Amino acid sequence: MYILTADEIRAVETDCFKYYSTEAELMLKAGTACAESIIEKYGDSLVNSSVAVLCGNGKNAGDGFVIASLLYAYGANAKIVLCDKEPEIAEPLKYYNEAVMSGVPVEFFNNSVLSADYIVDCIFGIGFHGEARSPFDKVFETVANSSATVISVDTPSGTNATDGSACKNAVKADFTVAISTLKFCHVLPPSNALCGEIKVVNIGIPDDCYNDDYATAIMIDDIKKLIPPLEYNSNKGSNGHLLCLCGSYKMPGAGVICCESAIRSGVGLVKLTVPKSAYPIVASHLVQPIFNPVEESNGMYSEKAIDEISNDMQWASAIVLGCGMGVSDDTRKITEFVLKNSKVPVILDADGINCITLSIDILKDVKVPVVLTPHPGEMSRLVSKSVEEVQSNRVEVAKDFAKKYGVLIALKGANTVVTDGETVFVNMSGNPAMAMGGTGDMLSGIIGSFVAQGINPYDATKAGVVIHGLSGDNASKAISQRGITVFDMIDRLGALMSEF
Ligand SMILES: NC(=O)C1=CN([C@@H]2O[C@H](COP(=O)(O)OP(=O)(O)OC[C@H]3O[C@@H](n4cnc5c(N)ncnc54)[C@H](O)[C@@H]3O)[C@@H](O)[C@H]2O)[C@@H](O)CC1
Ligand SMILES: [K+]
Repeated sequence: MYILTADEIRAVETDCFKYYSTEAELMLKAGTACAESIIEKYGDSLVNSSVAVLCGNGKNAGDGFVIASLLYAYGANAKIVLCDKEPEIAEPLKYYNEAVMSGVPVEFFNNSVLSADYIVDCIFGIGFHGEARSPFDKVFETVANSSATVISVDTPSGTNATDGSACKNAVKADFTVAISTLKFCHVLPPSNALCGEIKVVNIGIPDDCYNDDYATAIMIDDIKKLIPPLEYNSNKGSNGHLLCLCGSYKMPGAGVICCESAIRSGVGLVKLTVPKSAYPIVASHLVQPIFNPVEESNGMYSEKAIDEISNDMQWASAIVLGCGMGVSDDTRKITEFVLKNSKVPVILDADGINCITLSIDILKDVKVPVVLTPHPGEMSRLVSKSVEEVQSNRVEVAKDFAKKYGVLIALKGANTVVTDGETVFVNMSGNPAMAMGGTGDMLSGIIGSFVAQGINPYDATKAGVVIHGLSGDNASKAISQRGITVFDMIDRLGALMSEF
């Protein structure tokens, strides 16, 4: 599924109008597809309920007039609420007139929308930018105070389809019906939090109106083809050797979580090379990996462990470095040693990332694929920008960094962005329950496991983020969003792998 900017979807529609369809035909299809989705979701509860279809001055309102007619015909007490004025553009005007002719009531915006059961938000679509000008500021404030179920058509009004920004009191939807494709407001903060459940409806724009260089949303079906079935004659050697350089005296759990996630996602053998004082703790929680307790300093890897680590590196088919490792002069030296000397792909997470923020150019000399999995705070340190700047430019920041340093990036957070600097993928699984300590260690373990099994690092990263999010979704459904632990997610991970 593509993710487009406002200009990109406009170019697609322009091509469609040139060769295949009139604007009025496409608007009718869009409005009809949205009405059908609303009826499919809310069904009989719409009948005799009050539905206020709020319409602005653009073409999003055109969809709204079609929707109002269809919901009215379905038996809802649907009315058109004009937020500013009667339509002036030809296509919306056509469907407005048709709605009026079929008896759909029309009123100008007033506080009666506060008592509506449903608000259908056709105030703005992809044409919105900046802060809401009068009278729309007042409209947004009123919608924000209503207790109606809010359905946004194409985009939640007040969000910017291209950069995901949102104006004051932008509409917060329960359900968003996106027309033709996703737009960036559906996947970038803060507007992604305003969409509620998202459904994309196909309105029949032919494939040849699209290019193939758009950002792409990744879901379970997209990654099924990336994970090959196990070989009938496989053995523990042929399913990969993952070396985890994770954990410390103060953060032993990171090693436990990373290794267990790797095992649950299919790797043949895991070795956890860990500072000595963390060994009793990790070994009491994990029995399946091989352990190598090594020299430490202040509970973290000591520089003296480099020879042992070097030996372990010869054994590995992939390395995860950094979860719960701690930052010290010694762990910095170890991180640089691993990056410079590894002959297999390295997944660099957490303190592994923090260890290179002062010597970041080292990435340019690394000969093997490197996957960095920063959260926005780690990314902000890597690029010397504030977290806010990172979050308001997630795609560009991740893409530019990946391109500059020749690495793969999974920029975590809701809708994790995965990029190699050329192409961009955005994850659609996961939920806010996953915003807790330990989930990052789990992600690194899954990606490391897939890479060790021979999946190319880019595909392994895409598959890892999707499956990680699904583990969070399944655990939250079974328990609760607030109540899950990362081990509830790991428990579901094993079962989830039956999908592949
Ligand atoms: N091109 C087409 O024929 C189709 C368009 N479709 C719909 O049309 C939408 C896009 O239509 P438009 O391009 O007309 O855009 P919008 O319907 O989003 O609205 C554009 C209007 O909003 C005003 N506006 C923008 N920012 C504002 C602000 N901050 N304060 C106050 N007013 C502001 C503009 O001046 C303009 O009048 C899509 O999202 C989709 O819903 C669909 O019906 C499919 C077909
Ligand atoms: K809208």
